[in-house]
Amino acid sequence: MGIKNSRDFDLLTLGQLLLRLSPPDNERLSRGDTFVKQVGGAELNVAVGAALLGLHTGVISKLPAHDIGSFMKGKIRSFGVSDDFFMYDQSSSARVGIYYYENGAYPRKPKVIYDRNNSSFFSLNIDEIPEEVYTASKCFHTTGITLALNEKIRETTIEMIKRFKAAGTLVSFDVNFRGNLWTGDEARECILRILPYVDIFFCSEDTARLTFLKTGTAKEMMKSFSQEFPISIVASTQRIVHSPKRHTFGSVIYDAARDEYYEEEPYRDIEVVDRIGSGDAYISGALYGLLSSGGDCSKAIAYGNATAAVKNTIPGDLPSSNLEEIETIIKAHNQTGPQSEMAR
Ligand SMILES: Nc1ncnc2c1ncn2[C@@H]1O[C@H](COP(=O)(O)OP(=O)(O)O)[C@@H](O)[C@H]1O
Ligand SMILES: O=C(O)C(=O)C[C@H](O)[C@H](O)COP(=O)(O)O
Repeated sequence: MGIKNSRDFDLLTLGQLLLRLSPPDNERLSRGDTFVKQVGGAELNVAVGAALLGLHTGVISKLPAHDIGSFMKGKIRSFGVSDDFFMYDQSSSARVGIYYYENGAYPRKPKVIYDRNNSSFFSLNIDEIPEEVYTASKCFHTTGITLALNEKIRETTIEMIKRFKAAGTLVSFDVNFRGNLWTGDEARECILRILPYVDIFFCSEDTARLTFLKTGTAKEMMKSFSQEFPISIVASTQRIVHSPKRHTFGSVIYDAARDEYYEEEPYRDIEVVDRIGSGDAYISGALYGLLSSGGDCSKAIAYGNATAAVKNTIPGDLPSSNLEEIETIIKAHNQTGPQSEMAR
């Protein structure tokens, strides 16, 4: 498969692909006999969402060369995401990362069990990544999940971020804090090392306080990141959980060059079917908005909020909305004033 020309990609993401195994029909992990097999992983979710909206995207990852790797590769290709930068683990012990997911139903909480350690992605080596990757895309995106996996992947990821930045690629980063992968102190120490290279930074209000020990209002905290580091755009999602199946979702984006905040009416009363991956869907929409408009944050907020809101209504990690669906939803959202929407 030929590697594409310089900057042929709009977006390349780096991360571990996960096989998601969930019992059907609200069955329990501890009881059911069958699993539904799906594909997920934060950085894949972003690449899929952006591809569905029309960007040319790919994932940099490492998979086993066996049939389960082929299943995942096939799924990814079916969404139009490129596997040009997949590495393959030929060893007889090659494994995919797995997560088991039990859907909750109030008052039973959803459950996640990870089985991802020592899978093929953990053997990813910087020397096996082709040099062309660093000039292949307009934008590179990864998350704190990748940095948290282990020391070796952390150093590989940091080196890759530096190489992308040095090659003139826009660097996008989502903290995506996971308490089962690392502590807040470890996360802060590591992420502060990469923020000098980050252009677009996704960090929730809670994470700004808990991990970065920021104080002040949400907007003050967002702005402070771009005062300390040369970050151009800081985006923060906001979710209100009214009940397990009814959420409100919105976001704020800070544009450092203009010293301006962008906001819109949040999506209220979302009928939540599966919230996993909605943060990633937000990023796919926000990056689509930015990359398709030359950096217009009002587009980022409109596409980000709409893509995330819809993802909440769909089972599985991956977004499934094309541009037409998202633009129809944005139009309807803009026509529905805050009063009438709240009164629904
Ligand atoms: N240092 C920390 N210690 C404990 N919990 C944290 C810390 N930082 C963030 N969190 C929590 O972790 C969860 C995930 O964080 P976040 O970075 O917003 O990822 P996501 O985009 O998946 O919501 C949030 O509930 C947040 O409040
Ligand atoms: O934890 C991981 O390693 C994963 O990749 C699992 C999930 O796919 C994403 O974390 C979803 O993240 P949200 O979009 O914030 O819901």
